[in-house]
This record gives sequence, structure tokens and C-alpha cells, in this order.
Amino acid sequence: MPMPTIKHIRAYTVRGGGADYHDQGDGHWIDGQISTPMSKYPEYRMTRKSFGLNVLGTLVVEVEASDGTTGFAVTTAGEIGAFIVEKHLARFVEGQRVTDIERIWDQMFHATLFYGRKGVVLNTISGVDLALWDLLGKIRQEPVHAMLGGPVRDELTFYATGARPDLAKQMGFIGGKMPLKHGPAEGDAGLEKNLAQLADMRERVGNDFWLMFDCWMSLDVNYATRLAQGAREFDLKWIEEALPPDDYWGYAELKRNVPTGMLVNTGEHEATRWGFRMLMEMECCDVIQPDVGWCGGVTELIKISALADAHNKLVVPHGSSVYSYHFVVTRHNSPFAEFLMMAPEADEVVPMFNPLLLDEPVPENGRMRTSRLDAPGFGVRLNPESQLARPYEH
Ligand SMILES: C[C@H](O)[C@H](O)[C@@H](O)[C@@H](O)C(=O)O
Ligand SMILES: [Mg+2]
Repeated sequence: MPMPTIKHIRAYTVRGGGADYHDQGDGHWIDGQISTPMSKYPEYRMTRKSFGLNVLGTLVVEVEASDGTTGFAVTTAGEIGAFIVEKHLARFVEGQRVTDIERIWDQMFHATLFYGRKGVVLNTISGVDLALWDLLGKIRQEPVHAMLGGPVRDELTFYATGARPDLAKQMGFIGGKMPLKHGPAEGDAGLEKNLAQLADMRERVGNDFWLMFDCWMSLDVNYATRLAQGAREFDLKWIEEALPPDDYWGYAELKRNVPTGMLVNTGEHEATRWGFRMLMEMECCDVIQPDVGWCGGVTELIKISALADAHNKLVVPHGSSVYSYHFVVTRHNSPFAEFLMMAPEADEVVPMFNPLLLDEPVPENGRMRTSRLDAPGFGVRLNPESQLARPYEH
């Protein structure tokens, strides 16, 4: 039986939640006051949508094989991604065998090197790569994790990201990561407010629950050092993405400055094996957090994870729903996963890419049996009620 080939690749866009999970309605915790690199501008300090965090929207990549099987994936890239898929990447995908995933990745990456390397181009390449893995799993009738070597554990455990770690504890999560509210532009008063919030949350959750700050690229080394030192008494488990992604030198200094035992984590806005090589060889962090929908897809995350393993680093992917779960369950150096609380008040568990996917599994009591991931491919379907647009064709 000859291996099917890829007949068509199509790129769609959709707004409102989904893979661009920052694209939420007003009043959602994820669009509350959160420290960002734009917080130094008061007009952009109170919400992240004000400076355009939700500008891209979701990219849906669909691939159809010669036997009629289709696969798809979603990521954050919107119309820019749709253009790149239809006008540039399609030529490397259509006509190839469904198993030619490595060659397709290498051609997509090197053909876009003159304008890509990271950012939305790598988000787009990731989306194509994830769709190809979904297609291959559907053709082989096996889940992606089985094609990656199979699970190393029977259960996934999750920490929760959101405004309410106290509720996350009640829901059975192993920890709660809070967005940092105040940045350097608000001075010592803001720093004190950050520490007061941590103190209050520690009081609410007790001592046997992880608490973390997510600083979303917004600090400088001095501020991050003072925050980490002040957070020591409240047993902050890790300080995440304290500095802009390119400040490898700053991360190396911060990692030397934080209290012994406190983890310095980063990487969700880093991409490719070369970017993560910099983070690891410059001793920037303890845990890398690639987003499989942004770093290059599964094909690249395999390489990143092996490099991390050689450096004795944990790989805890940034929350990306099923796309990270299928990977995490197969890696011994990925002992837990992130779950982003997408309910507006962070008070209930709803699917991360809501309302875009059907059959999207969610943690129960902070855990997920690996068997929940046994459907072919990534095991999810597009919600037929999604208002997809196809802005470009080739
Ligand atoms: C909660 C954080 O501010 C971001 O919104 C989130 O996308 C990311 O940084 C995370 O680690 O989940
Ligand atoms: Mg983060």
C-alpha cells in the first residue's frame, strides 16, 4: 500500500479565544492589569489588549492526504500566518508523502530564514508541523504520543496559571502561577504590592502548594532580583520570564542572584533548538518552557527536549493544550504540565482553546490519565460552529 501524499494545505483564521487565548472578552483575568514590557507607558498599563496582545488571532492549518484523510492544528498567527502558509510554505508540503515531516520542516525553516527565525513565522511553521503530526496519526490510527515513543507515565499532573491559585488548590492542581501585576515603572510601591499579593496568597493556600510569579518579559535584573529576594519568605517556587527573551546575559545574572532553591524559568517566547541552546549554554534558567505551537512544533521540540535532557534541564512546555500533553507524557524530563485557566474568573476548569476544539481534554482534580489521549493524532476536532475565514488561497 503506497504511503499517501499531501494533496492540499489550507489556512484559515478565526477570532475569539481559541489558540489566541489572550483574545478574550473584557473583564477576563488574563486581560486585567498585568506587568508587561509596555507597562512603562501608562496608557498601555491597565490591559494587554490595549497594546494589541490579541492582534494576531488564531491560525487553523488543515492538511488533506491523497486518501482523503485530513489533519489540522491551531496556533497563534492569524492572517499573517495564513499568508505565509498559502503563499510560501504550501510549496514544501503539497505533493510530499505524509511521512516526510522532517524534510518539510527543514525546507519551511530554511526557506523563511531571511524573514523568520522566531516569532510569528515560527508560530506558523509550528502550526503546519502540528497539522502534519495530526494527519500522520489519523492515517496510522494512533495518537501522537505513540509515535513519539509512548508514555513514560500513566498520568499527567498540572499546575494552574491564573488569578486564583487558592481556587486552583481546591481543584486539585499541584501549584498556582499568578501573573505579576506591577512592574518597575510603579517603583517600590508596586514591588511591595506584588509581595503583599504573594503573602496573601501564601496565607490562603498554606505551605504545601506551589506558588509562582509569571513576569511576562517585563522586568530588569535589579527589580527581578529584589522581587525574588523578597519572595523568599513566601516560598516562591519559580520566577518566570522575568526579562525580555533576548537578554540571555540578564537571565544568567538573575539566575546567580535568586535565593538558593528558587527556580528561574523562561522560554515561552523562545524558538528553535538554537534559541534554547543559547538559554542552556549561557546558564540562563533552570526549566525551559517552550510553547509547542510557537517554538517550531513537535519536530523541533523533540530536538529541544533532547538538548535539555543532556543539560539536565526540565522541559515544562508553556500551556498549549493537547499539543503539549502528547509530548509531555513521553518525556522523563517533563514531569508536569501547565494548564491555563481560561474561565474569566479563573474559578472553573474549561478547555484551554475554548470554543474552537471538540473533545479537548481537561484535567480532573489537577490530573489527566494518559488514556484520555489515546484517540488518533491529537484527538481533537474543529468545532463546526467556528466562524472560519480563508483570507488567502494558492
Ligand atoms: C499568564 C501570563 O501572563 C500569560 O498570559 C501566559 O500566556 C503565559 O505567560 C503563561 O506562562 O501561561
Ligand atoms: Mg509564562
